[in-house]
Amino acid sequence: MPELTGLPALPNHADAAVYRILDANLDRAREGLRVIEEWCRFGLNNSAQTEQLKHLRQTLAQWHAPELRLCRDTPGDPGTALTHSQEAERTNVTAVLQANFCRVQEALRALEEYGKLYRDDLAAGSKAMRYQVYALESEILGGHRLQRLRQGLTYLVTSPCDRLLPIVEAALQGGIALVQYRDKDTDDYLRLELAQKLKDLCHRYGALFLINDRVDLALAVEADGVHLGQTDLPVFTARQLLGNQRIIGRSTTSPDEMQRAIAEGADYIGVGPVYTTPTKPGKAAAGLDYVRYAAEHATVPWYAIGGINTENLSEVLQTGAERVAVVRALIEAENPTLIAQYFAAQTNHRRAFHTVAASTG
Ligand SMILES: Cc1ncc(COP(=O)(O)OP(=O)(O)O)c(N)n1
Ligand SMILES: Cc1nc(C(=O)O)sc1CCOP(=O)(O)O
Ligand SMILES: [Mg+2]
Repeated sequence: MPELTGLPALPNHADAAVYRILDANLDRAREGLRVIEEWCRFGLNNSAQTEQLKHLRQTLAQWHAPELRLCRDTPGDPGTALTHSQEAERTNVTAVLQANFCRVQEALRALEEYGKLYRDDLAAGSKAMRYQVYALESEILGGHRLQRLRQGLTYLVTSPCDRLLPIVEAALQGGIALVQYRDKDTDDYLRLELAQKLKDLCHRYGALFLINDRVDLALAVEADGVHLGQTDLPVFTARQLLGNQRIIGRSTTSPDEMQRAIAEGADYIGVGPVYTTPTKPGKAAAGLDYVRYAAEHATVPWYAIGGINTENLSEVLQTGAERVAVVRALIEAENPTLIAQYFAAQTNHRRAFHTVAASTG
């Protein structure tokens, strides 16, 4: 590589390729940062994050030396014609943010590796910046996760079936806000593969993705959180492993369990079984009385679960539930999109009713 003092001599072919890589990735990283910055500024009104992102962009601009721009050959770059089908599929802010964090991190990694052939400070700086971007990602999307949990009213818990991915996608198209991957019997390598696919699918639709029982699997696929029952890991242990940015849900069947789960720091609770259900054989129903208790006492988001379907939904909502979780009602539905739309419409309607009731005292 030429000495970078004053105007450089024209680089040879290999060096020119490295310059082009650096030029393209400096642009890519800055563009991605700008997209995220706009959300911090106008969406979150967060001046500290906005400033931090602006500073990162300005640092990248300082590294973007004229000799790198001089090597640019946009018409001769075969990459400019390629677009990924998922680029056209962003359906909400979370998907936009996720895609742009990913883009910035990839660009910084390329700058770090190819920067070693150019300037040590660019390589080391890109590495340090990548870690800052990871931290920002979990701050912004982590906070965002809890916000989305508060907004989410409908929850699909999966059970093993042949067409799981298309069924989940159909439910997501109908507006399901959270999906939990629950499979007690499959081998771990298959679980891992399916969990990864389900996570990608959920994130394409802006839905939260959680894993039943397994903190290790949740970490492995970078799920949004985990759901733990009374005999699974304690919330405290899961929190140590998952940190504050991921969601931890806890099943509860009685007021005592509810109060303990809240005290332990669960982000949401399952309230059930409302009705006996073949999905959880042998577990006695906690009934509508417990739903009523939750409506009066729960201080975290809570999902009524167990035997809920389109026929008894209104009874559950009238008893005070705003959020519901179901397995069979969606997994076994002839048309999961229609059923999901029905659940979404009814729960939204109920929330609007509660909001008006609260504001009029
Ligand atoms: C939303 C939600 N609520 C309750 C449960 C049940 O969890 P658990 O008691 O651990 O039983 P299993 O699902 O592990 O059989 C849940 N999964 N999701
Ligand atoms: C997984 C699960 N947990 C429950 C609890 O009350 O803790 S009830 C349940 C199964 C819910 O399935 P379906 O919607 O098919 O009745
Ligand atoms: Mg469990």
